[in-house]
Formats: sequence, C-alpha cells, structure tokens
Amino acid sequence: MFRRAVTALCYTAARALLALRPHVHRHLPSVRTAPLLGFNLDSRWSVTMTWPFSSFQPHDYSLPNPSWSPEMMRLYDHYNSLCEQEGGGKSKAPWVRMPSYNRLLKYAKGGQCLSKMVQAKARLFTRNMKEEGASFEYVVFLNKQEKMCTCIFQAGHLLEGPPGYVHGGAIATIIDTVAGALTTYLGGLVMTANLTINYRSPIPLGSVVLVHSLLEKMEERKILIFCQVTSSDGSKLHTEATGLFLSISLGHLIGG
Ligand SMILES: CCCCCCCC(=O)SCCNC(=O)CCNC(=O)[C@H](O)C(C)(C)COP(=O)(O)OP(=O)(O)OC[C@H]1O[C@@H](n2cnc3c(N)ncnc32)[C@H](O)[C@@H]1OP(=O)(O)O
Repeated sequence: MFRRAVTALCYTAARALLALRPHVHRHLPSVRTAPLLGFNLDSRWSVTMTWPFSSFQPHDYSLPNPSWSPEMMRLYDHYNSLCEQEGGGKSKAPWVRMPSYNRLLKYAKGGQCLSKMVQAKARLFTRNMKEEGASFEYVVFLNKQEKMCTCIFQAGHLLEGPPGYVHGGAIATIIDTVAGALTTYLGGLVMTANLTINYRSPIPLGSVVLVHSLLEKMEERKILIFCQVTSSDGSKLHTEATGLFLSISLGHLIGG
C-alpha cells in the first residue's frame, strides 16, 4: 500500500518536473524511472509549459527586477524579442525563456509530499537570496533548434572571491546551472558527473556576462556540454568549461 502511494507520488512528481520545462512540444525520451517504479510513461507524451499545478502562481525569478542593470535589461530585451511570444500562436521562433522558481517540488501536485520525503526545507540555492541583485541574477534562454542555452548573468556583491571579482565557485555554479538546464531539456532528470573549468580572465563583480552552453554529444545516458562565459559584447572570454551529465532515474534522487 505504502509502496503504491509512493509510486503514485513519484509518478505525479516526474510529470510535474518534466512539465516545468518551457514550451516543450516534442517527443520526449521515456522516463527511466517508469519501469523502475512499476508504471509506464508514454514516450510520445507532449508537454506544454502552462503552470500545471494549483491556482497559486509562484514567483518567476527569471523576470526583470529593479536590480537589473541597463545592460542586463538590454540583453534581456534582445533575447526576449527572439522568443515565442505568449498568445502569439504557433511561432517558429527558436528561442524560449526558461522560467525559474525557488523550489521545484513544493508547488507541484503530489510533489509537496515528495518534497517532504526529499527534504522539506530544500531550496534552490541560486534563487534564495532575500536582497534582489545581491547574488545570482540570471535568465536562461533556450534555443531548441541549435540545442543550446544562453544565460544573461549579473553577478552581485555577495559573490566576491578575489577583491572586486567573482568567486570561481560562483562561476562554476552558474555554468552548472545553465548546462544543467540544457541537459534537463535534452535528457530529463540528470546529474552532473564531471565539470572541467578553465578560468581565462576574471569577471568584475557587478558586471553582466553571457553564459553559452551547447550540446557537444549525446550517447545513451551521457550528455556532453561545452560552455563559454564571455563579456556581454562577446569580445572577452572569461571562462571555458566542459560538462558531462548523466540521465538518472527518480529512484536515484530518492535513494533508490
Ligand atoms: C534547474 C537547476 C539545474 C541545476 C543543475 C545542477 C546539477 C548538479 O549540480 S547535480 C549535483 C552534482 N552531481 C552529483 O552530486 C552527482 C554525484 N554522482 C552520482 O550520483 C553518480 O556518480 C552519477 C549519477 C553521476 C553516475 O552514477 P551512475 O548512474 O551509477 O553511472 P555509472 O553506471 O557509474 O556510469 C555510467 C557511465 O558514465 C560514466 N561516468 C560516470 N561518472 C563519470 C565521471 N565522473 N566522469 C566520466 N565518466 C563518468 C561511466 O564510466 C559509465 O560509462 P560507460 O557506460 O561507458 O561504462
């Protein structure tokens, strides 16, 4: 009985997690979790990014706030103009803005229980700073055709490493986040197995940079991603990285 209840919860949460992906209308790979937990998800299942849960609409942190600099806003407007517009019918625009919330599970139908099982107080650490602009301000745009993501990232004053510059761990975090968003779109549930980073030039604190993430190779469960962090005009290379992500089962997350 308990097993069946957990299975049902996991099923709902898996659907909810996948539904978090924005404007995805494509044939999804079957979810590895399904056979493990004793049910089947239709591999031809099509997903639409309307908020699938309750009437409560959580705060979307990828939308502009007053801390965003004019350069951040300029780039946001640029990429936004390349996106499918809401209510604009079947646009052929290849870009979509990826919404971003401070928790993945709490607001999902059935996910609330799973969230308690995983960890009731869990929060996405890039999205839980009270002061706007103090740490990670970012928005990720996905190009479905090119299988790439571009993130506009403004690094706040709490991300200092060397005086006046962004901490290497914070740079790794944003790279992992952007590459993770791309691989989640491509492969469902994933985890970073390996991240190799070359820091080429420091990122001034408070500046706006672009984080580009591109699919290199996809082989069964393995997804290889190439990343570059550049200045906002693309003239300066700050960081280069490669990441290996592995598709995992939901069971892997809950200790199965
Ligand atoms: C929206 C927000 C997005 C945020 C994204 C953030 C993403 C993250 O940060 S995830 C957190 C950090 N990552 C982790 O904690 C992962 C910890 N590691 C693990 O859980 C496991 O090692 C995991 C899942 C990566 C792989 O384990 P498992 O599924 O058992 O794979 P395993 O069978 O060992 O290996 C599968 C294949 O991958 C290869 N592989 C596994 N790990 C590595 C590695 N580190 N380097 C190279 N190859 C590897 C294996 O060699 C094997 O290859 P082959 O099939 O050719 O023999």
